[in-house]
Parts: sequence; C-alpha cells; structure tokens
Amino acid sequence: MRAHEAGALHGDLGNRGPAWLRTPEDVNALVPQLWPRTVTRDESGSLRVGGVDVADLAADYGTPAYFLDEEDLRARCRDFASAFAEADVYYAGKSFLCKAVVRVVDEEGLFLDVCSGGELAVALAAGFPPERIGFHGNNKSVSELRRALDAGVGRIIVDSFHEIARLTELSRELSKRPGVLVRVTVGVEAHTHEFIATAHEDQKFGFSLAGGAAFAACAQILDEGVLDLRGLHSHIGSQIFDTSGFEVAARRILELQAQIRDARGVELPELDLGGGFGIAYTTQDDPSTPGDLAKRINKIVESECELAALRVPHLSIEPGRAIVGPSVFTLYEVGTVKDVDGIRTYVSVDGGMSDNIRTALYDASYSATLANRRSDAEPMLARVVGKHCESGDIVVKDEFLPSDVQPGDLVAVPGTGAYCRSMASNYNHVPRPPVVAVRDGAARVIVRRETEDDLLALDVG
Ligand SMILES: Cc1ncc(COP(=O)(O)O)c(C=O)c1O
Ligand SMILES: N[C@@H](CCCC[NH3+])C(=O)O
Repeated sequence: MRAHEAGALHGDLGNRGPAWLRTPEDVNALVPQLWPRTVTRDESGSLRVGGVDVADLAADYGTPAYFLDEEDLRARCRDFASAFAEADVYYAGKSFLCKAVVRVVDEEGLFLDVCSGGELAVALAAGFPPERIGFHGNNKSVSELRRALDAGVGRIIVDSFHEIARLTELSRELSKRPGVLVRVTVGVEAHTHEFIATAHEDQKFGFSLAGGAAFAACAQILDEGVLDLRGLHSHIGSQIFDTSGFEVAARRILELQAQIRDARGVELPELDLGGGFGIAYTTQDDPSTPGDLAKRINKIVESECELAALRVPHLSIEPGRAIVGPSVFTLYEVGTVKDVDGIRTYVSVDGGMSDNIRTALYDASYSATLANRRSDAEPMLARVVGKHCESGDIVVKDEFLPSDVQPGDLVAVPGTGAYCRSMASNYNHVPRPPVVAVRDGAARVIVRRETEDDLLALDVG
C-alpha cells in the first residue's frame, strides 16, 4: 500500500493534510509525472496543452471539460507497443472509449479490449478491425455474443460455464469457430482498492484455479471442439504498482498451462496477463515505465515456462488506465471558496462526482493546480469539491492551492483520462462534459458536451 492509501489525517480536524502530502516549495510548479507531456505553464502563468492556452480552451469549450493531449496519448500507445514488441497490446476501452480514440489506437497498431455490446458498437463504428478486438465480460448476453460472432471479433474471453454453453450453441448455429481465452481467477490479492481487485477467490470474474473450474472449463471446450481454445487469461486488478501480483499470477496460470498439457497433450499457444498498471495521481506516485513492466513480465513468463518445460506462449496485455489516464486533465471553473473555520478550505468547482466518481467510489486521491494564472500567495490546504447534492461530492480530497484562489479561476485536475468520462453520470441532471483533443496548436471536440435537450430527450411523457 502506498502512503496516501492509508488515508490517515494528522490530528483530528487540524487544517493539515494526510501524512504523504508535502507543502510545495512552489505552488505553481507542475510535477512532471502528473501531466500530459505537452502541458507547460507559460510566462503569463497560464497552462498550455498542445500549444493552446487553457483560458482560450475554457472560453471556446466551456467548463468543466476534459482535455486530451493527443500527442501524449499517441506516445503512450507507442511506448507500450514498442516495449511489448513481441506481444499484442490491447487498449482496454472501458477506461475511455469514443470513435476518435478508437482510431488513434488503430493507427498506433494496438489491439482493443471491449466488454459490452456498446463498446463493441463504438469500435465497429470507428472501423476498428474486428480481428484485433478482444471481447470481455462476465455476463455477455446471447445478442452480444451473436454480434461478436457476426462481426468476427478475434478473441472472446469466456468467463462462465453458461457462457461456454451459449457460445458453443451459437457457434454451431452460425458455423463459426471463434478463438477463445478462458479467464482464470488465480487467487491473487492484488495491492489495490478492494473494488478494483479482480483475482481473489471470492468474486464474480473468471473460473477459479484453486477450485478446479478453470481446468474443467478448458477440458470442456477441448472435448466439445467447437470453440478454438487459444489460451488462458488473467487480470488481477487495476491501479497496481507492485509487480509481485503479476508474478504470482503468471506462475499459477502457467502451472495450469502445464497441467492441461500433461492431461490433454495440448500446449495452449497464447497467454493474456491483463492490464492494471498503476499511474501517478499524486506527487507521491512513481509508476513503472512500459519498458520496465515489459522486462519484468517477460522475465517472469520465460523463467516460469523454463521451470515447467513449456514453450513461451504468445503474450498479450490489456492496459487501459496506463495509456489514457495521464493524457487527460479536467478543467473546472471555481464558483465559491469557503473557509470552514479551523478545519479546511472548500473550493467548489462547476463539476464534481458526475464527471469524476473515483474519489467518492474508491477514496481515490487526485492532484490539482490553479490553471489560469501564477500566484505568489502562500499555499493553502484545500479540498476541491463539486456542485452535487452530496457531502461526499469530492474531486480532490487534499491539495495545496494558492490562498488567493477565487471565483472565476480555473483549476485543472490531471490524470482523469481513465474511468472518469467513461463512468460519468447525469446526477442532478448535470450534462456530461465534452472531451476535447488538442494537438499542434489546434483543438477539436471528440465527444461533445451533453445539453439539457439531450437529458430531456429520454424523458417520455
Ligand atoms: C479484463 C480487464 N482487462 C483490462 C482492464 C484494464 O485495466 P487498467 O485500466 O487498470 O489497465 C480491466 C480493468 O480493470 C479488466 O477488467
Ligand atoms: N473503474 C476502476 C477500474 C476498474 C477497471 C475495470 N475492471 C477505476 O476507476 O479505477
């Protein structure tokens, strides 16, 4: 566990932050690992992204809005593709998906992981090659499976005996032989928030390794001979920094691979180790580079294969957050500043839990900076909150902002590319913000802002 996950505050109600939070020497400084690579603070003090001033972006597109640094996103896709050159890198679309991002992922040569009919629809609408799509989900419907078969998706990751039966029947009916991976629950307690850990035994995803269901699922698929069993799949959770979880997962899943070989005489040719690589949300996070991850993961797989006398399977991984998370920041306008005597200062912005649920849902930590100007005022410990009718509507729990922050200022929150727009809601009938891509001095809307008409369009009667 990293220091800030302990969530411990110094004292009871003292106006001091959690133990990990340091008073910055310069409250205007940008901490490089938190920001997309083209973000700078110019001489006037304003942030720029892709060569464009955020004050101009706010004027043109309004706030709140998500701004995506396209150069940064492309560079992250390329970093993963080149670090894992021998593997297939699936971008996990659940982290953020729209047609423009699908096209970037395609142009940069990645594969794509989707986990619902809706995500599949976006991928196909953007013209993504279906053979490079992996289809996930613990409860895919018959119509979703039929659509995947009709489209010819490359891999279906099967997650239950009911799904195997459904997919087998559909494949017979449609005379298809889809490539499938069996999702295995390897029994690893990943070091992350319990809601986003996915490989401990007591949960809904996958076939249990320890209980024998994973072996039985593979045996059934091999016996029936309708589905093309390509390999095993493991995903241990999300926002993971400690690679020992991947090590244990690889070891256990390769033991199963050896067991299948010994019992059935089949060496499955592929292995997918999922996603989950952590990113920096605060000054204290220091994530691994794709190069480091690739070295460690390849080494683990090679040594485990050697031990079990297995051929090294063709690897794939499924990063979502580590690709899109750091490429985006959310820009808000400050509406009110309230000093709650002796406790803390609340800075209310024009969005909140509807555009970023992660703080409320996972007790996630974020960072923030004053974006439209430089300030010489003393740093002040602030809590950035939204405009929703919940006291838990917190965007950034603890951050130092200049003490002269005032209504009309812009505040930027980095690291919001993953699981923010994709998990956004219309709570309190707040229209969801747009996503604007910025590159080489030009901005373009890739997901438009919702309007009140959009909200009313669903209201019948
Ligand atoms: C099966 C699977 N693959 C990939 C991912 C992507 O995870 P992350 O965005 O943490 O890389 C997830 C989400 O946790 C997932 O459930
Ligand atoms: N939504 C989670 C990650 C879950 C990933 C999907 N299995 C988050 O915001 O961290």
